[in-house]
Amino acid sequence: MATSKFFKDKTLMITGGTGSFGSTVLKHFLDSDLKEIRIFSRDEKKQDDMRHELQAKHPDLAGKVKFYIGDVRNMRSVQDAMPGVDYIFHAAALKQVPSCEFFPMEAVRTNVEGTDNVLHAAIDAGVQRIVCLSTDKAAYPINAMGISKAMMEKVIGANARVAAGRTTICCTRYGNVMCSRGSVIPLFIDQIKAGNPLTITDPNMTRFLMNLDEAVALVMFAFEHGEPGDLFVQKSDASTIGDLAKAVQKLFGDTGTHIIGTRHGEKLFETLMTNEECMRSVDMGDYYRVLPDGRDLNYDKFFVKGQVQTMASEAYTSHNTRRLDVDGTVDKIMTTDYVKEALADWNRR
Ligand SMILES: O=c1ccn([C@@H]2O[C@H](COP(=O)(O)OP(=O)(O)O[C@H]3O[C@H](CO)[C@@H](O)[C@H](O)[C@H]3O)[C@@H](O)[C@H]2O)c(=O)[nH]1
Repeated sequence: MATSKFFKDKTLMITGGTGSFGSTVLKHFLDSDLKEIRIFSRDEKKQDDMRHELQAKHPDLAGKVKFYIGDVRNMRSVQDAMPGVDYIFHAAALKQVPSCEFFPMEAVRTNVEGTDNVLHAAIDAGVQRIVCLSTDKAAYPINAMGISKAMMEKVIGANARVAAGRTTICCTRYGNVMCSRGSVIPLFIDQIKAGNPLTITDPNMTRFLMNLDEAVALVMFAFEHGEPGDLFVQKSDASTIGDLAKAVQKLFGDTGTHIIGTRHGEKLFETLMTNEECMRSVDMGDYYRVLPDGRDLNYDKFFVKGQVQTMASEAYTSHNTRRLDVDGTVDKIMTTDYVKEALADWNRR
C-alpha cells in the first residue's frame, strides 16, 4: 500500500480526475488511510465508467471515491465541490498541442482561468495543500498549449504568494507521459496492428519519457516537500522519436515508416528547466526543486545589495539529458501497463 504521513482521515480532490493521472492516483492510494478521494470532472460517462470499474474491482473501497460533475471554468461548480477538501491535485487541463493551437482561447479558459478558479475557491475553503500539474511545454513556450500552461504557472506563483501560511500551493512540470490518451505510442501500436507504416514527424525530435507511476511519484514528492511557489521536475531520460519508433517496431513488428513532418506548434526538443530556473534549482536526488523568485517589485534594493546573478549556461532539455538508445527505450516503454498489455494481446493473436 502506498501512502503518506499526511493522509490519515483527509479528503483529497483530483480535478480532471477521470484521466490517466487520476486512475493511477486511485491505483496507488485507494487503500491508503485517506478518508475520501473526490473526483471532479466534466464527463459523466467517464465518471460512470470509473465508478463501475471501481465497484467491480474494489467493492469494499469503492465507497471512498465520490464523484462531482463540474468544470473548472465554472466557479460555482468548483466552489460547490470544495467543502471538506484538505488537499488537491489539480490535473484538469486542455493538453493536446494541435487542438489548443487551433482553439487558443479554449486553452486560456481551462488552463489559465480554470486554474485561477480552483486556487481561489480552494484558498477560500481553507484547503491545506495543492499540487498543480504543468508540462515541459510551458518552458520557453511556442505553442498555445504551452503558453497557456506558462500563464497557469504564473497564476500558481501569484496565488501561492498570497496564500502562503494558509494554503501551500506548488507545481510539478512533466515530460511526455508515455501512453497517455491521444499520445504517440498507442498510435504507433495501432498503426502496426493495422499493417500501416508509422507516421514519424521528425526522427531527430527528442522527448523526455515518463510513465504514469513516475508522474504520480513526482506529484507525491511535491506534495510532501513543496513550499509555496516551488516547482518540481523529475530527472528524466529522453529518446529520439526515430528510436522510439524503432523500439515499438522491435516489440510489435516492422511495417515501415512514413515521414509526415513537424505538426503545428511542435518543438524539436523540450525544456524541463530554463537557464533562469536552473540558477534557482536545488538538486534533490531524483528531482529538482526550482525555488520561486522571492524578490518583490522594489528591484533597487537587490542591486544595492549586490545580488545580481548571471544566467546558467544551459537549460535542462530533452536534447542534453541522458539519451536512451533503442534497447533502453524498449525497456522504458515496457514499464507501462499499456504496452505490456498490448504486447500480450498482440502475441496471443
Ligand atoms: O503521428 C505522430 C504523432 C507524434 N509524433 C511525435 O511523437 C512525439 C510525441 O508526440 P505526442 O505523444 O503527441 O506528444 P506531444 O505532442 O509531445 O505532447 C504530449 O506530451 C506533453 C508533455 O510534453 C503533454 O503535455 C501533451 O498533453 C501531450 O500532447 C512528438 O515528437 C511528435 O512529433 C510522431 O512522430 N508521429
